[in-house]
Amino acid sequence: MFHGAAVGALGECVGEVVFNTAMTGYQEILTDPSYARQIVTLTYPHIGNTGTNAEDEESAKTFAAGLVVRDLPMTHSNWRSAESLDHYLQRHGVVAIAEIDTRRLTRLLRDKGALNGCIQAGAIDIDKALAAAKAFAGLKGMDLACEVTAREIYEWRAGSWEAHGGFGPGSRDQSDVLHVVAYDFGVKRNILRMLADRGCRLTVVPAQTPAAEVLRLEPDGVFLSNGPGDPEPCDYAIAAIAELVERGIPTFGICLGHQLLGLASGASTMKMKFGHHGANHPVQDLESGQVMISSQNHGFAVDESSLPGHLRATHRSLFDGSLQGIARTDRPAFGFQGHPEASPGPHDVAGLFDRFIRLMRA
Ligand SMILES: NC(=O)CC[C@H](N)C(=O)O
Repeated sequence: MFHGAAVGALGECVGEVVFNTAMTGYQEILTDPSYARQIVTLTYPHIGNTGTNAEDEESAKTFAAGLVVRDLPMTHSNWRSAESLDHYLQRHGVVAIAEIDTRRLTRLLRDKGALNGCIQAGAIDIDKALAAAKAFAGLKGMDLACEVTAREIYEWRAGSWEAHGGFGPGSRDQSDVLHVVAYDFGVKRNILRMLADRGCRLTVVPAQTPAAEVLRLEPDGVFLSNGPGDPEPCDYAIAAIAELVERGIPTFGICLGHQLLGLASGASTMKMKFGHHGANHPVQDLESGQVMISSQNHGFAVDESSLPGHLRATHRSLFDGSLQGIARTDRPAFGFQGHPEASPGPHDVAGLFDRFIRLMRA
């Protein structure tokens, strides 16, 4: 039991409690759909210093179930800031708590693994909070991609944000655009922006779109997005991906998309103890030996011992040796467990987007 100060909306939230070690990017974390049903505790002690703005959103709303921080500053300051973090949390209905010993909480999660939790703000009823936390079913077996996905197909053109000029126009050369159909399992906007920067015209489709419908859109490549929950119950996506990859369509998956590509290729996935959530994770490219610092956010992983002959391991985590990348040996398809689109960074792994472009051009 931890007691602190309510800083967000009043009420109650329940979910899997995870810790994230990133020093920046709290607004991107809150709006990352992959955090659905997760209460995020940030290990960096000062959260909220730079306020919030309308441009750093990774999706149309907040998805994290709750937020736990050590210290919310009394004042916020940044040339882009439009609103304080506590007002932002209140406006979005996110229950959040400050003045928590986040080091103690993080040690608990590291030793015991991700735990169910409940935050109450306002009316406190300890027995009710414990019962609510215990009643949470856990993420294993939970298909959340179909809950957070877009309901309708939409087009995406905008490129990355720059200090002078805001969001870029995406590809300038309209005669040479690549058409990417992006499966939205909970897609982060920066993925779409980084593909647009590289000359892609994107059609974003709902998670349950069958392969035949994607083929009718005549894509040069298919992108499989990040997303919340367990990949295993997403049988509709696994079937569609298996068919698209089989047909030889260049395919790139990030995080949940990487896990789904693994499942569609005959590998299996598993729940990790406390997963990886942060922006400082070293990952090694097994072919070149190069070590890159990456952003990570996952609680499930593709089991390396389950890889069939046509899947090869391409990247590994230098924190715990877990599998971080796969590629098909017989088809132009690959996946990465971390986040090459990381916003606000690091950008070491961004080259994977170029690899996808090269596969499509080839
Ligand atoms: N960021 C993601 O796509 C997360 C993937 C999956 N929900 C996991 O926890 O492993």
